[in-house]
Order: sequence, then C-alpha cells, then structure tokens
Amino acid sequence: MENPEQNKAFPVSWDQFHRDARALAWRLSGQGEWQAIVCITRGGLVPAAIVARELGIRMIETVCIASYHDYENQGSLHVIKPIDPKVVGLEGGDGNGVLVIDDLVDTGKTARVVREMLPKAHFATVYAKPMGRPLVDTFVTEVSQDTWIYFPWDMGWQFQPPLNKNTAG
Ligand SMILES: O=P(O)(O)OC[C@H]1O[C@H](OP(=O)(O)OP(=O)(O)O)[C@H](O)[C@@H]1O
Ligand SMILES: Nc1nc2[nH]cnc2c(=O)[nH]1
Ligand SMILES: [Mg+2]
Repeated sequence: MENPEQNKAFPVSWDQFHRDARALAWRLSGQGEWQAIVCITRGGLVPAAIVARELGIRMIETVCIASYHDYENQGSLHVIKPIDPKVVGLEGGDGNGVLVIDDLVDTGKTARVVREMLPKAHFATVYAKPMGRPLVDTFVTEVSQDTWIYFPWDMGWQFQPPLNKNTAG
C-alpha cells in the first residue's frame, strides 16, 4: 500500500456492494422525487445503475472527474466532462430535482466540486469517510479515514496463505 495514512483495507465483494447500493436506494426512497441522476464517473456508474433501477429513474447524466491517478495517491482534480446544462436547469435550476451518486466520499474534494455545479442537488454515496461526510446528504456505511476501500471491479481472485504457515503442506 503506497499511502501509509490509509493502512487499513476494506475489501468489498460484488454481493456486498449490490446489497449496500440497494440499502442506499432504500434510504433515498421517500426522501424525494428525483427527475434525474448525475453519476460521478467512474466509481458512481455502478451504484447509479442499481439506485436508478430501484427508484425507477431513467434520466442518467454523468460528470466525468478523475483525481486518483495512481490508486491511493490523489493528484489534481480534473473535470473531463461537465454536466449537461439541461440537467442542471431542471425544476428551476441549481440541481433541484437531481440526485448525485458516487461510490464514496473520502477527502470531499470531488464532492465539493460537484456541489458547486449543483448546489441544490441531493448528494448520495455508498461509503463515506469522516472528512467527506459533511458534504454528503445520504450514505450507507462510514469507514475510518485511514481505511482504503477496495471495490470488486478493481480486484481478482488470489491465493491466501494460511495464518499459521507451519500447517501448510
Ligand atoms: O473525496 P475524494 O478524496 O475526492 O475522493 C473520492 C473520489 O475518488 C474516487 O474517484 P477517482 O477520482 O479515483 O476516479 P474513479 O471514480 O474513476 O475511480 C471515488 O470514486 C470518488 O469519486
Ligand atoms: N477505491 C478507492 N478509491 C478511492 N478514492 C478515494 N478514496 C478511495 C478509497 O478508499 N478506495
Ligand atoms: Mg470517482
């Protein structure tokens, strides 16, 4: 692990991610009627698909942002594609009626930039770390700031040596 400040690992399986994204949809249902989802790529694509399916939302827009160019090391934030003005302008503008979805909020840097684009939108993530938590309206699970979350789309199967290596073979 390259960043010593994030020395704990929180690996998430597909099954667990699906469950947690559904839990997010449960928390969101009843909080509002959203006309559109804006998902923050790429991490927001998978939870946005699950939440859109659960809440029956079919207008899906993206805002394309990259900040972690090198896994755990955050670089400068780069907006690759802004939000369609038609979506920003729904229900009188400023993101009214818009649900923003991302997989997680960490330092809050990404969320802060998107909030500036859509100040009145509802911001939802599956996971939240303490620094970013104040920027999120709804989330499912909080993990500590020194934890790195490993998503299923970033992982593969690998042999795990037994805890007591003397018992092997
Ligand atoms: O709160 P922050 O410190 O800004 O970090 C959170 C952001 O970092 C990750 O995205 P990343 O920029 O790595 O791109 P990706 O979604 O394409 O993986 C994650 O998906 C969030 O969008
Ligand atoms: N996969 C992953 N991406 C991140 N981007 C910012 N924090 C994290 C994290 O904990 N896990
Ligand atoms: Mg992201």
